[in-house]
Amino acid sequence: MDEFGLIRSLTHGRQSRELLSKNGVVVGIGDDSAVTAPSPGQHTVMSCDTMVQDVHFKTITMNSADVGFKAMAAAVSDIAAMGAAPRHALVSISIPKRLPVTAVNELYEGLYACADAFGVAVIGGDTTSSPESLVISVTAVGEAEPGRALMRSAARPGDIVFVTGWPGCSAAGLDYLLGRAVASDPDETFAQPLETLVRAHRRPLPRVEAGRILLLSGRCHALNDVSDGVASEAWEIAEASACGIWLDEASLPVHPDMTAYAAETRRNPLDWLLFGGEDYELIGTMPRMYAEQVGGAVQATGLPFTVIGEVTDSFAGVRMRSSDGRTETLDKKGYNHFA
Ligand SMILES: Nc1ncnc2c1ncn2[C@@H]1O[C@H](COP(=O)(O)OP(=O)(O)O)[C@@H](O)[C@H]1O
Ligand SMILES: Cc1ncc(C[n+]2csc(CCOP(=O)(O)OP(=O)(O)O)c2C)c(N)n1
Ligand SMILES: [Mg+2]
Ligand SMILES: [Mg+2]
Ligand SMILES: [Mg+2]
Repeated sequence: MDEFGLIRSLTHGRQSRELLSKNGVVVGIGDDSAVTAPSPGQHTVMSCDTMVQDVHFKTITMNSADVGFKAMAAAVSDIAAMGAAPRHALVSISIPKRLPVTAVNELYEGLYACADAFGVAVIGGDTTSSPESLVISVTAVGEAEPGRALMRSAARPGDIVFVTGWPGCSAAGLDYLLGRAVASDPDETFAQPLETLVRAHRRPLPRVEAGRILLLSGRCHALNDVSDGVASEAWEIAEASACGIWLDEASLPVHPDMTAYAAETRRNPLDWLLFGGEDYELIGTMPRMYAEQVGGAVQATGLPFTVIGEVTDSFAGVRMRSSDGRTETLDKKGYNHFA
């Protein structure tokens, strides 16, 4: 098959006409560019994210369908992290010649499963061969109300810091998958606590609904998604906002399944939470007086919302304090591509 046949077999008829027309798709896959109609009065929000074999996944950590799902989820997450609504995606993929077509097909099944779940129309992309590694890059396009996108630079002293979900589970899942070093199998099932952790690593869910609640509440100040660990993302907010962040160790949400796996492997679960990454949860700030109401609206969707610290003007950077009064400056370290 040539790439034209491949593209058609991967994309043709995968999404409903309703989804495409709801997202204002005028020209979709098949021409030189896609054409979309903007929603009246909305601003456009754009981001792209790449996954590279042996950097973001290995055959022992992810199935093909997981790679497609997670590539879409990571791109959509950056739209969610602005409080915006995702609408369109463009997918660039470079495929090793030795990769079976069935694996590429599974990857697209995962990719479209995520796109459909978040109402994202896949409107184009690019396909090439690659000598060795699989590379997939997804450009996500969304919309937000003018002037209301939630930026890293908007934290204010006195704000509380919150996080959604259970960060750290993805890194704990990765730790388990790398440690056992066997090829992944889509039919394999995991017993708890591993099921929670492996799922968090392979199938992260972008927090689109929470992002919209936070933007539309009009109360949220800064927002960021957790791709590189809670400490690293808190540092990004602190630096962009020119302020300091206190994290309260005792309030960090440690999932009981992560606690169980950490106990089994004699590890500190906070290392995964603070420095792990790829959770795609949201971390942000807002005035304390609104946290209960807005946090309650997020929790009503079934997603945990936890106050984990506060913003201060008394230092720069990120520090953690424990209930016994100890304090420490947290390293900025997340995943460093050039370490
Ligand atoms: N190669 C590049 N060229 C231009 N802009 C880039 C490039 N790589 C990253 N950026 C921009 O740098 C900023 C930070 O990127 P990144 O750390 O990847 O953010 P995130 O963790 O949210 O994905 C973003 O605004 C992103 O668009
Ligand atoms: C095989 C393997 N090794 C290590 C990791 C961990 N890892 C790779 S990239 C990354 C950080 C997130 O990726 P990045 O490209 O930095 O995303 P961005 O910050 O742009 O959202 C992490 C934690 C992994 N997922 N798989
Ligand atoms: Mg990025
Ligand atoms: Mg981000
Ligand atoms: Mg990064």
